[in-house]
Amino acid sequence: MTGIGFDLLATDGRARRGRVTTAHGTIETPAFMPVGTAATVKAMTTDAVASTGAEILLGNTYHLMLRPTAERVAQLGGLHRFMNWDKPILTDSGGFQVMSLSDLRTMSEEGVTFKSHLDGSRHHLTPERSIQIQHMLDSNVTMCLDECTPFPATEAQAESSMRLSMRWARRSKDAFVERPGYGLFGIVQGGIYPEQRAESVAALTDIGFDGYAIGGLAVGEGQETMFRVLDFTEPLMVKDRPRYLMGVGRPSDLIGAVRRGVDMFDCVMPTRSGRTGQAFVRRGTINIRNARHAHDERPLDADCGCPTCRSYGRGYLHHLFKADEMLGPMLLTWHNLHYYQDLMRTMRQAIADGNFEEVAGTMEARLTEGDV
Ligand SMILES: CC1(C)O[C@H]2[C@@H](O1)[C@@]1(COC(C)(C)O1)O[C@@H]2CNc1nc2cc3nc(N)[nH]c(=O)c3cc2[nH]1
Repeated sequence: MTGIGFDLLATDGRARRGRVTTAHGTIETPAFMPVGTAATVKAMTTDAVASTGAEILLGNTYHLMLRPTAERVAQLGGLHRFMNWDKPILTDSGGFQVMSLSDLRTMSEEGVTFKSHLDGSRHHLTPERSIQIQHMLDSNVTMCLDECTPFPATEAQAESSMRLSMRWARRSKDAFVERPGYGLFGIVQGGIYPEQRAESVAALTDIGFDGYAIGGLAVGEGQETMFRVLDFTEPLMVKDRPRYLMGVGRPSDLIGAVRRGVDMFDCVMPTRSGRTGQAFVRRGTINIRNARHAHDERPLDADCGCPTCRSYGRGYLHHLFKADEMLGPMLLTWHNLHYYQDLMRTMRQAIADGNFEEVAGTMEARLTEGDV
């Protein structure tokens, strides 16, 4: 097997059930990737993450190149050994994080120069350097260095930004070291413009990648616009390679994007909002800090089999957050990640059974019921 393997196992409408094969194991798709930005899924051990059913994690070039540096991670055995995760890892290439986290950055044809948000030190990231860093991290899925086109952007701005990303995609591919079980994904850009998105898909397909991400979304455009961009972009993408929608999303985003042919997702929502006391449940969301939960002995979600819901009531979780106890964020993160994996498991099964629309429609309706 050269690169990353992908088998399309079933389809139901545009929804796809597949399997990605890497040197560190397989990933059942549609799949959700917990975000492990600085070599940790915050508040979770890797055993706990694995217990939720997650089969692949996301790491970030930007954060790890700043601290502890890619050289240090490589010296300590690579990211799998370093963080004690022996399943697949996908790493983002750094461009998006530079634009969203660092200041004093300058873009050029060569790459991006920026100051670290940690200590103000200056750094330079090129397609070649980003690919090299991801290789040093021993990432199974490397992402091309791209520019995530800001939202909103005019069509001319989106075209210019996309074409820079396509030139960087070529340079990323030229710098990538092919290894069995390791792959490189291209990232489609083009803003909200059909012609720009089509040109980007064609350019990346012509270069040839192990998988294709859809970038430039989940940047504040809203769900309706995101789905519209998927509706005219996804049909242009090859069917025999994974599609990865970056930075998405809430449960309703995931259901709508699986319906539109997306295979892989990552998002900070279940972990980040878990730490602030927001739980995702089948009927919507719960803010556990709300006083109405103080005396409630019910679990977060009666239909959830996670360790949190099996053993703890809302009143206790409410107490933990009011007391600022670290167990609070740990238990809500664990629940949220378990719930997200349950959602993906349910969708995988529905596609295989050929009743995706019925199952998805029921889940979407329940999400709007609101918690009682
Ligand atoms: C900055 C931070 C932590 O990343 C999250 C989250 O905040 C936040 C901020 O507001 C919401 C929308 C709720 O999500 O946006 C991020 C999730 N959206 C997203 N992640 C992406 C990553 C990407 N990586 C690359 N290489 N290229 C892309 O085009 C790209 C697009 C992306 N869109």
